[in-house]
Amino acid sequence: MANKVVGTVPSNKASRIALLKTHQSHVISQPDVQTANARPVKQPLLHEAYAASTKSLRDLELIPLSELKVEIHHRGRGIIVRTIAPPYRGAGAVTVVEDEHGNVDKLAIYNLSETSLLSNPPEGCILAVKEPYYKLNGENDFMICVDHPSDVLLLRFSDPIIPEILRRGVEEAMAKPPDEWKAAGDAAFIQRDFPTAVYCYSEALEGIAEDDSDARAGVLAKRTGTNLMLGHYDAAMEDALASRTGADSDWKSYFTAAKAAYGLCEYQSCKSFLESALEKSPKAPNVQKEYERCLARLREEKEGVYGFRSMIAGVTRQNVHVDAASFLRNTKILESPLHGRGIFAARDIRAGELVFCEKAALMPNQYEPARASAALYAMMVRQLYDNPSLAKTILPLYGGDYPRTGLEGTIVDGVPVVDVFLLESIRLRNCFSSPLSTFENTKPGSHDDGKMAKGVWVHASHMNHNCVPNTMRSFVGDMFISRAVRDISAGEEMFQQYVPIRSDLAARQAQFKTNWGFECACPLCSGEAKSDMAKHKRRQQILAKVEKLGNKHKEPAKFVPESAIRTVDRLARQLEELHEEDIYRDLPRLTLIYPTMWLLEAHRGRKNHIKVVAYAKKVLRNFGFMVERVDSIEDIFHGSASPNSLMTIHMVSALKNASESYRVLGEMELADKFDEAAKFGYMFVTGFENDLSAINIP
Ligand SMILES: C[S@@+](CC[C@H](N)C(=O)[O-])C[C@H]1O[C@@H](n2cnc3c(N)ncnc32)[C@H](O)[C@@H]1O
Repeated sequence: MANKVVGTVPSNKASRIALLKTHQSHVISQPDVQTANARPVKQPLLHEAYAASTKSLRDLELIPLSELKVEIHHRGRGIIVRTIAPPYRGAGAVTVVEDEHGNVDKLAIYNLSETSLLSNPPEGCILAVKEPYYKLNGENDFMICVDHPSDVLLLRFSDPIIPEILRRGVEEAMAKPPDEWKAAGDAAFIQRDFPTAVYCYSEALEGIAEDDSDARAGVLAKRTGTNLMLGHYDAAMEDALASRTGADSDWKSYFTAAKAAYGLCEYQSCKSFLESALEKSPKAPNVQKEYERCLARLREEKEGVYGFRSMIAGVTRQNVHVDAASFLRNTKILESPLHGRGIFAARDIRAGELVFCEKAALMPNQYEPARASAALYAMMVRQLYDNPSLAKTILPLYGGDYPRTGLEGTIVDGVPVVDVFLLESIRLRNCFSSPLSTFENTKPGSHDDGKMAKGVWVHASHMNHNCVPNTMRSFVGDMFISRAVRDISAGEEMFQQYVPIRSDLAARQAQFKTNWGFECACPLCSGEAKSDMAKHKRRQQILAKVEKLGNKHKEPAKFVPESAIRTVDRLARQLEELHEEDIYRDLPRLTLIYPTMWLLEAHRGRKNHIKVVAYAKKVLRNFGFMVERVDSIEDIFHGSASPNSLMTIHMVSALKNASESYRVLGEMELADKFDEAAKFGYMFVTGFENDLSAINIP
């Protein structure tokens, strides 16, 4: 059945009465209150991708609903319809529409921002759908499906493109004088229906003469304030500046423009707006305070000095957003020999130094694993629709091979072209998962539930992957902290690990290929590629044996039979022999990390401190830190002692174990050195200096 109707005009569409009846039953049964956070999101499936319309409605051929063909994207065509029912809302807003010929159909609008009237289109409004997609929804069930928010337009009733017959009846009702529209806007504002308030103020402005600047300024001031509430910062800034009259009262316009600039993280503009506000009214309430707040952001941008500890105290899963600016000056984005663009050091950076610290461009407060991706996608779509200026930051991000028209983000028919499939492609390749605080997350026992949110950090997204990277990331709320784990010279490309790497080379490469479409040729991957295939296989088999035993004795520091220790020790030695010296001399030996960590713990449980030190050094070596080759322990982080090392919390723990055992053995100097190295490493992991009490070893 389904295939038969594809490409045809269906002959068995539901009648107007049947369509309205079914629709009404959905309207009645929908839950009363739906918050933006709880609403389901229709996340796009990339294999169903189609491009957003980039044409103006005026350039499309208008067709009646009766010409819509099933599963066809009607390129070059458009429809103009009136909603004849209130919507019901799930992942989108579904309504019933009629055209000028009396044809009726179901219309589903997805991905519209909650702050737009179109996310909840009232009965009686007139909409245009550009290049509509007519979807087969089930047997004899069809609907016009709008995935790209810019494909649907809310038309002003006075728009001459609207067919006379659709306008009839509503036009008179809408023909209100500006004062009435303004009053209607105020009423909607009081009811916190901000999208309707903006609509009403816009209608009022349409009716006020261009030269009546005072009246215009009054309505613009109201609309700018409302747009600010909605997070429509671009529109708020434009209105605020347009509402200036030259009088001292302009301080308010400048103040609003400054708040909008702050919302967009444009702190230089914010500063100059606040200075203009202060010039007009030096004692204006709150302006000085905001000015100081803005100066603090500019200092962060310049100096990169942050109070990470107080940031942690201020973030919660309900509000991850830190009031801080990004520090990016140590880095440059340049062409990378590996792929596209990469991040390069703008100056010499010592191990441990802040490479950059970036505030998320987009990050919802959503730590539920099942919802985190969808929430980020929805936020990307909403923000790009609400604040078109974001397009210049987000859209240049790498989006894989998703075909672009080049017109995404441009303004057509008054709204930015938002292609949801492109945004999903960008999200997939650029988003990071982040705990609320990496520091809190490294504390044993406080791994809470390990839930991660997802966000987009534009600068960080330019960094390419390396399995043995020279930087490490950590998070506090929506702040991304990148630290150098080795000394980096000016001009050097910087890398991060996209995901914690797998010990199995083939599985690791498959993951990069599937998720990011590249083959990793880092020193570890290209080195390991030279190792015998049979040895790779054998190493994985032995590791599996150790893991099986380890699973039986999950806490080796507690009692473990001597026989288990002997078995793991024997298997670890076999593993060592399976690493070719010429290949692995300067490389981590990933399959040996778990066995040596397990043995370290087992000997710690037995208070065998000599063995603890020996295994701690083996753990370090297996992470790629060649401690035996350096005079001082700090040297493992500086110079070129360990160019292919991996820093992790387990490394920190091994260093700390070594320190404590050296102390028991009376080797105080070594104990202090290892302790210092552990603290230093802990800073890379958590993002800022912390004492080691948080990872206290019992
Ligand atoms: C988040 S982007 C990184 C920045 C990207 N190079 C750009 O031009 O925007 C991720 C993409 O970069 C590429 N990439 C990252 N690391 C790479 C590597 N080590 N080798 C080759 N390509 C890499 C992959 O195509 C991946 O999907």
